[in-house]
Amino acid sequence: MKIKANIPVIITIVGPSGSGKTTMANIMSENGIPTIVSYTTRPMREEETNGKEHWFVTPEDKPQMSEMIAYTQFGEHEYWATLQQAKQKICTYVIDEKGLKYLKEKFPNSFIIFSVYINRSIDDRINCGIDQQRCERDLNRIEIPLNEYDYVIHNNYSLEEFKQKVKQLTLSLLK
Ligand SMILES: Nc1ncnc2c1ncn2[C@@H]1O[C@H](COP(=O)(O)OP(=O)(O)OP(=O)(O)O)[C@@H](O)[C@H]1O
Repeated sequence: MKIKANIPVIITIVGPSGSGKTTMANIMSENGIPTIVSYTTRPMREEETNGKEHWFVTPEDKPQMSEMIAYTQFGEHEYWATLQQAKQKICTYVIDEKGLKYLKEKFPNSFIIFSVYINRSIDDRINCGIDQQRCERDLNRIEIPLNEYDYVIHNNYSLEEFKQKVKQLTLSLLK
């Protein structure tokens, strides 16, 4: 599988809580595909770093809707990413199903969207410590049939194996 294009490619990473989305984005980033870091009005937590988990900003920093590729409200806080951030040659973006649908509908010609779904069993996810709040968030997700994704990656074995699979996918996308 090869991606050759003059228009920017966004690799969207979708999956339930604890499936390995952040892990996947980090491995791809280490191997040459940067990730879009979204903006949020949520206060930064002690263990977080500005620009790593999110860019922490104020509501006044919010751009016009037309400059955003994704926008969501979670609790009383807002999250978004901008068109400008997606204009790199190729990047990843961790997103939910609703965001993916929006992106595809709103920008059918501006980007090539390569959608990835991470499949990981609920038992494995619970064993890795996903909490109640993250499980409840999953109940609000809409489902997209697996055959509508460009690529489904299974994360049911060791972390090492998952990392290897992601690395291989990254290299094949960059070829
Ligand atoms: N195959 C695996 N074996 C063991 N641990 C794993 C495996 N895959 C991921 N993990 C671990 O599971 C945890 C959750 O992974 P990660 O944060 O990447 O999930 P996520 O999909 O981004 O979750 P969320 O949507 O809730 O932020 C992390 O601690 C990660 O190291």
